[in-house]
Amino acid sequence: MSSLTYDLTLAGLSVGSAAALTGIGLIVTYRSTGVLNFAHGAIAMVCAYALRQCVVEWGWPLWLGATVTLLVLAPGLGVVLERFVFRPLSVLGSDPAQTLVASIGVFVLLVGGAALLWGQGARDDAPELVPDEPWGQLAVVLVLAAGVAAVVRWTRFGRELRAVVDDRRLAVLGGIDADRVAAAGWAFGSFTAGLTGVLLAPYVRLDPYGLPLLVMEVVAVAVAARMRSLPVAVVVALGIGVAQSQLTRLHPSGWGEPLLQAATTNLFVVALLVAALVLPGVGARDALPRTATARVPTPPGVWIVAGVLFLLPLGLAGRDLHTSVQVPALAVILLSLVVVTGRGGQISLGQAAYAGLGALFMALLAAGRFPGLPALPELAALAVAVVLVAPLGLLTGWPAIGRRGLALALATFAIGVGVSRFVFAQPYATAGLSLGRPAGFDGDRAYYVLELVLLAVALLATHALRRGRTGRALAAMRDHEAGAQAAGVRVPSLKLGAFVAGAALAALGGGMLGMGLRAFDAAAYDPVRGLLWFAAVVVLGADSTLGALAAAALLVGLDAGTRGGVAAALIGVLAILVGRFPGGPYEALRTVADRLRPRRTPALTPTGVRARGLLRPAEPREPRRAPVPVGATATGATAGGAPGTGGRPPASPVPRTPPTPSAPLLTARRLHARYGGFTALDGVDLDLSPGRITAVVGPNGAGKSTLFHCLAGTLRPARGTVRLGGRDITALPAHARTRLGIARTFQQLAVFPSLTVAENVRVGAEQGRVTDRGAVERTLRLLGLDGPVRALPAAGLPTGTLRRVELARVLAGGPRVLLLDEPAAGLDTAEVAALARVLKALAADGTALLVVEHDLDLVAGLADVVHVMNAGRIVASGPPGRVLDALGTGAGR
Ligand SMILES: Nc1ncnc2c1ncn2[C@@H]1O[C@H](COP(=O)(O)OP(=O)(O)OP(=O)(O)O)[C@@H](O)[C@H]1O
Repeated sequence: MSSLTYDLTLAGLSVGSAAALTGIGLIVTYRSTGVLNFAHGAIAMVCAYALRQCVVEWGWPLWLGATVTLLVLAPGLGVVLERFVFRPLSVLGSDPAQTLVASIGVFVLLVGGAALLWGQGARDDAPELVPDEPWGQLAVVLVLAAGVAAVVRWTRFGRELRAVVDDRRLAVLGGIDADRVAAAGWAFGSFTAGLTGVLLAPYVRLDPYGLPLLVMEVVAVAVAARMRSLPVAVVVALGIGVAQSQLTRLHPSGWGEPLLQAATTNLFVVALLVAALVLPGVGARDALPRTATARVPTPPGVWIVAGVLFLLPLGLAGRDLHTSVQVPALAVILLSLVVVTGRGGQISLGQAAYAGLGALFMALLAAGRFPGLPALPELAALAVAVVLVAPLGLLTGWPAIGRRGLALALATFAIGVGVSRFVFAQPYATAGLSLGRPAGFDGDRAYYVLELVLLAVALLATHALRRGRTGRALAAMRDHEAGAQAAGVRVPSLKLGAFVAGAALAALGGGMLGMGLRAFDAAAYDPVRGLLWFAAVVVLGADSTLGALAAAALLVGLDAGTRGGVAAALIGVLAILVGRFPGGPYEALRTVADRLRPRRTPALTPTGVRARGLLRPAEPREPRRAPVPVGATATGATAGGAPGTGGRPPASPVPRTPPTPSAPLLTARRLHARYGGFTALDGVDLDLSPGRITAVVGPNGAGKSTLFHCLAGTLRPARGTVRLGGRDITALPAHARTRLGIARTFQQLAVFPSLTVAENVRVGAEQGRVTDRGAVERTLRLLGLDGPVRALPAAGLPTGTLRRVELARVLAGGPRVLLLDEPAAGLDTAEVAALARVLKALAADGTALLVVEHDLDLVAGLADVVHVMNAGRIVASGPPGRVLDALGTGAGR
């Protein structure tokens, strides 16, 4: 082996060991607590600073500083985080994504705290703990990995850890102290973070922003190991480390040279992109915490105050005015997060990349350096930059189609880091770039006025996206993605649209920020800022435009008026607390204010209901009546009146002539479905005819839900066909089937909690085939939802009411086929009887109904034909009396 190869291998092993340490720490924390610790790099940075403080500033011996840092501070930090941040969240049973926001909050807090304590400048005098050769580090990594593996495999603690990882609740019921397991996981994870920090600090820039990011870039190692296998993490880390080191020998030439060089020196970032975008996502089922996105109506007076506050800087001068110029620009960037995250419910940690690309493209366009375009005046350059960056929103929009929660967070973070490393940090893209302001707006005051105009445009655009049909569809997607799809919302295109609009807004804000600074400054669009901006918007009310304006003013104002880092620290604390206050900061304030006030009966307004956190007063205040007035108001078949006459609402919002009952409308032939190697459906045939109610019954695990999913389009059968009126729809996704007239309800209620009852129903009407404006009103009347309850947010309404809301939403789309998955679940006897009346009336009106139901009495009284399923097959069919009697249930009689 040549000595160069050997030396490079050693250097690579050194880097790889540090990456392996990070991987081990991330995996252990994730396995023991279910949290992907975004703060891992920040803990590493704090420990590196702490060791430097002990040894360099206070003159302690290295061994003492290292002992205190690694054996006291680092694990202590982990235990404190577990006890005071993550344990309360798990006790509250919060959404896993809430822990993601909290861990980003810890990241931001530690970065801000470090900037406050030690300043923002880089240090190059971090003490060296192990000599600059890899063997020591490698030995540490291998011993740690082997030790962890041995503990997990052979000790009682290891067994407990595995039990907690498999099923925390079951483990607790079995007498395992899950908190102790989690605390140990956090302590060990933080120890490895600290070790990584002190090992890396002497060889890289030690600063509050750089080191945490560097450590988090290697998260790919843990993802590649599926957050599970320590040996895989170690091998991948060492492999990438050595490969990156060896690649430095390459000296490519030609046009691709700078990019290739960037790739070879940033192989961990390349791995991060591959791991986050190509490998199957980790934690892909988590969604954004809904509590953080609840909508709170803004009193108009608040907008006037905000307007006045935004005009105030016009009275400032000098440095203060110059600083204020950043506020409207940042506000526009944060508005992009309101659209993507607040309204659309999509986590985006990469908005800083779009903001930076906006500024960069604008600078290139204005300088005439953009390929194929002449030099443009600044405002035109800004407009073109926005248009060019908007489609790049697909970079994060595309992964969002198949990813949620943690997986989406990682994908968008990876793209933010990738753009930062491969574009912003590369001299070929940014060298010698300056940014001017438009003619006539050179002075800070004039420029601020221009920014206010652009901010107003951005606010109008955001407002338009959050209102009306698009806004309702976005909120529906955020609240319940499967429900939105079932209501006919084109979820994939809506996600792409949200990310494209978000990228355009971020680019506009980024360009404004660049003009304000009169330069393209890559540090202003650092991925760490992306995390800070995300946390700021989430804690100040993700779905609130006013929250975005406040966040921008807070971030700029605090950093300008105090030592850098205060704003980040404050946002970090708020992000950590956000999960404890369901409903967000305004709810928290209202709750506190409410506790201080003497108790009174709340007014029946959405605000009153929400302010008290009492989301159940609707039921007593609704007039006591049969929930569904359908028995008296159905179609001619049940009530003798023609639809829509005599003041009686029609049973279905779309009047139509019932087709011949005999011709099946929806047919399934030889359906086979598998989960892995398990056959859940084994050649099922089914016909649903107009005007008939078909029921499917059977024991648990018989395959009823699987059949239902194949018909609704949420599961693609392995074999067989589904046809609607002769058209093969087997390959059509759920929303497309809805638009053809197949509607479904869910076993677990699918309503959109942040929308009002009427808005829920409107979503169903406007996404489907129906354009009939009266459909919403008729359906609300039909299901007894046209009283005061129509204006209440769905969140917290009683189950019986919500079942009616869901059914109303489905009916408002005018379905021809209605698939109901356990529609009686959670209803009392009176509500079940009322539901039966509605369903019979719908059938009488010509709808084809399928009911999957455990309540055999309901089936007996409702169905025209019953199919019994067992082990993936239909084993008996016929009229309910005969089939249910044959089953010996007695329900048929
Ligand atoms: N996502 C999945 N992955 C693996 N197996 C699954 C999955 N979903 C269902 N199964 C299995 O397929 C079989 C059929 O399940 P299915 O939910 O369709 O039954 P079911 O009749 O609806 O039962 P239940 O009445 O309990 O809902 C069961 O053995 C179930 O364990």
